[in-house]
Amino acid sequence: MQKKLTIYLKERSYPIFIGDNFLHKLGELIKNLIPKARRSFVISNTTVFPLYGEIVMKSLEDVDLNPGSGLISDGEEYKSLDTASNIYDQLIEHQMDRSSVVISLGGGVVGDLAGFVAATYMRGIPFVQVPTTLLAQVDSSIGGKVAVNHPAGKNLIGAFYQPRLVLIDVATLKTLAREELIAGMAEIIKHGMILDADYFNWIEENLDKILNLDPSVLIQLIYGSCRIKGQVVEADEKEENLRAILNFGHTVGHALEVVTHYKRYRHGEAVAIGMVIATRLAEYMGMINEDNVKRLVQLLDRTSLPTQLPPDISSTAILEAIKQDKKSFQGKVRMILPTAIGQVHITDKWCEQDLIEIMEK
Ligand SMILES: NC(=O)c1ccc[n+]([C@@H]2O[C@H](COP(=O)([O-])OP(=O)(O)OC[C@H]3O[C@@H](n4cnc5c(N)ncnc54)[C@H](O)[C@@H]3O)[C@@H](O)[C@H]2O)c1
Ligand SMILES: O=C(O)C(=O)C[C@@H](O)[C@H](O)[C@H](O)COP(=O)(O)O
Ligand SMILES: [Zn+2]
Repeated sequence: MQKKLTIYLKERSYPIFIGDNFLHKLGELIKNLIPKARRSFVISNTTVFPLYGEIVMKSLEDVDLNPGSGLISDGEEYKSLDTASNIYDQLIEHQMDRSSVVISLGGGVVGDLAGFVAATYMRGIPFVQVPTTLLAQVDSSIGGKVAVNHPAGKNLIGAFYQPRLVLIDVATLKTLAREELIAGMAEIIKHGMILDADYFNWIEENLDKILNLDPSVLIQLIYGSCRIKGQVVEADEKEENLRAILNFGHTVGHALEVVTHYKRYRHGEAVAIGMVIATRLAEYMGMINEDNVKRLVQLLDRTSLPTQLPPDISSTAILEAIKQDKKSFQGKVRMILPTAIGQVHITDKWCEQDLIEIMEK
């Protein structure tokens, strides 16, 4: 089974191909879409390239895309301006020009960084995403948010820059650590929570098959998430308003990543905790009923995702980090609070003391 989805953004529209075992088609798909491309450069990391680099490089060579490659070290701390600067040197060395293509092969860290490099090198050259973690396949490779981190906050330096093509091969998930697969589930559960109760039900019913990597269920799942995220991005590409709902769980989640220096929690794990805290805040404010809160916590529990802040994390440190958030405006931070499964409300009317109490419960 193979599925195709298009993200409609006028001249920035692009296809997403979702299938099983078709990485070797990458070169052909790029050549069809960008016929004038003559050179390419694969950005990957030291874990993913040894697994999938050969097949990707061969498929690019087969269509005369003259591929080069540059590997970054594995870890969120390498999503930085220093790493980007090192990759620019390699692009120049490989004589990449405006008709060349940058290809990201890896998880969200590689994708965000490679997208940032593609967006800024020569003021922007074509970019292709080949996401290899579940999180990247359902969320980070779609929608064009590209960025590097700054010591003061996550993704503080970045751009909106859409890929020209996304190739999602579920076979790559076979080599992914189980903890990483689980972390990806957090963004998927987020998609159900923010916009689609039927999708949330479907995840509840199919969780075992998903975690057992049933390929056709995975393709359905990834298609479902890409459709929800795509819908939001099509309506509000630059996050003027609606797109902020994709940040459900991220206000506390990003702050938690910052205060733990990106070392203790995977992004998805931090988002899982953030979703529970935002939902409990909504419950405290009388916006959502207890049954819905329980359903979210139960699904996260069944997925083995964390649902609580550990006691050694200072809630005031989290609050301080929240104030650095990009959603902060004139001292107020926008929160995404659920009102039911499949429905959220964007508001800056929430009380710091309530949040502190919920974090300390
Ligand atoms: N741009 C967006 O819209 C967006 C959305 C969500 C998350 N993000 C960002 O994405 C990042 C998190 O991404 P992630 O969860 O993919 O983490 P990651 O990129 O760090 O990948 C997780 C781990 O899996 C390894 N890996 C990747 N693919 C593999 C494979 N097929 N087999 C074996 N190992 C593999 C990686 O080397 C890494 O060790 C964060 O920086 C987050 O801020 C961005
Ligand atoms: O695509 C979006 O919009 C998102 O918010 C998706 C999030 O899952 C993702 O983590 C994103 O990078 C967060 O965006 P940021 O603008 O808060 O950095
Ligand atoms: Zn996220």
